[in-house]
Amino acid sequence: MNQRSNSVEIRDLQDIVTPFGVRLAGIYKRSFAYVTLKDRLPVILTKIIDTFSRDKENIIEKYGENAIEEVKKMIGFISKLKNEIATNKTLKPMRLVSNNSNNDAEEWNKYLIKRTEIEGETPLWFNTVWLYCECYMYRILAQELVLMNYIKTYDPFKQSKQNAFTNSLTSIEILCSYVIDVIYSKRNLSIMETKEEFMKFIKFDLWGNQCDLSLSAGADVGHATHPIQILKLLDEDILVNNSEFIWNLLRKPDKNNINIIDIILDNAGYELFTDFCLAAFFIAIKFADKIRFYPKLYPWYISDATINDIHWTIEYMKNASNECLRKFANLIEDYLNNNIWTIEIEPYWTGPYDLLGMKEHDPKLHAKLSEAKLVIFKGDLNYRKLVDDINWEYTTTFKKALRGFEPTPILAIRTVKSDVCVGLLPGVAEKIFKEDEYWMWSGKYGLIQITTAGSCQCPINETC
Ligand SMILES: O=P(O)(O)OC[C@@]1(O)O[C@H](CO)[C@@H](O)[C@@H]1O
Ligand SMILES: [Mn+2]
Repeated sequence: MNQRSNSVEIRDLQDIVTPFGVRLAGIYKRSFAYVTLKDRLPVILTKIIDTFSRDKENIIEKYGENAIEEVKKMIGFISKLKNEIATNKTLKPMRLVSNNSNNDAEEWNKYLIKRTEIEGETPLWFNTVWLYCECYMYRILAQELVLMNYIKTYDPFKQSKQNAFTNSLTSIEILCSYVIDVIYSKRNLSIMETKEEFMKFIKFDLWGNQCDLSLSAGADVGHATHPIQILKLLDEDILVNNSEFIWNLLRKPDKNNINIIDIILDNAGYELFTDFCLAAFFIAIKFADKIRFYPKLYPWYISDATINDIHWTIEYMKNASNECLRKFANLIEDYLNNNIWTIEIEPYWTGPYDLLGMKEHDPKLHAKLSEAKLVIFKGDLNYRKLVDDINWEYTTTFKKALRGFEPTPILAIRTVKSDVCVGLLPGVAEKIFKEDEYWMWSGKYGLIQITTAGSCQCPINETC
């Protein structure tokens, strides 16, 4: 059944329906998927074109005169992509890298064929699964860049990510002096004081996720509030807080094995700084012997951290005027030099599959995550991949929504920025909808959700 509306031909496809529920897609015009495809992605693509145009001189300076032709090609490609999305055209296969490098474009093209079989026609931007096509947009952009000769390493989001850090400097300096004080605390913290700090560091990390350039559609972001004073005020916006379960899981380190915590990163900028704080705290209180950070392989969703963003952040801190930042940077470098912290490059996070597919499509990574005591997935996009972007009943347990993906206990630390949310007490979502129809798109509310909490659905403001 075809409905013509807003010049986008919407076809009702049944493949979006899964045995568990309906997956988010642009055909649902009241969904964030529709708003994103119709309004937000075109704005983001326009901003990328503007970046290339504005950055032309710097690009020529860095990559040479010949780079200008490639800038023009990229602008042409992005303009065409923008039009294809706006007019609901089919997704096009990616161009392949000539030497069979470990570039996963072929994997993406195979998946496009699989989706074509499932949907009975080549996927259309508004009709196919939102999770798939939104990731597709960032991946096909990265592929076009990778195929260039001169500007293949150019990151169109670099400046925005660096601004997201420098715009947050006041909050970062406040938080940094707090962290240094706790980590080098002259006071020997009692077990209860340590637990109290533990709960705080998890919350610092949660609210760091509100700083998100994709949500702002590329408009500059920064963390402007006092990170410590604001914490208590925000407690009522935490819809699930399983911190008690996380504390119980981590406070008994395994004496016979190395205690690893994996952090699947989200955004660079202020959020990455709060990840550093949480990770340093875990080491300081001996909840972990090793932290493995997983950045994205390509520039992703504007904000998402690449390895270059990690190195830039540490370098910035090392040269900062603020003594605490310098001290923290030295501690971080020490962790990295001694392999207490490692940076793990894994293509899976920018691949076509959701997390349930990992065991089949990347068994090595699945086995690697199984080594960890805990895997922390940061942010909304990772949450969507964990629950497969299915419009679950809000009271579905987190464990059930993972449908069997659990190489080890999984912790999601996420502010709610899309139409999927599980593990809530009955009535919570409905109550908030009455106050704010768009609460799921704002990033105002947060979840600290672990699979070891089983079916526990913690009331707001309390930890289970
Ligand atoms: O993963 P993050 O950075 O927390 O959020 C990513 C995001 O901003 O992009 C998508 C919409 O464009 C949504 O998943 C979410 O709103
Ligand atoms: Mn992100």
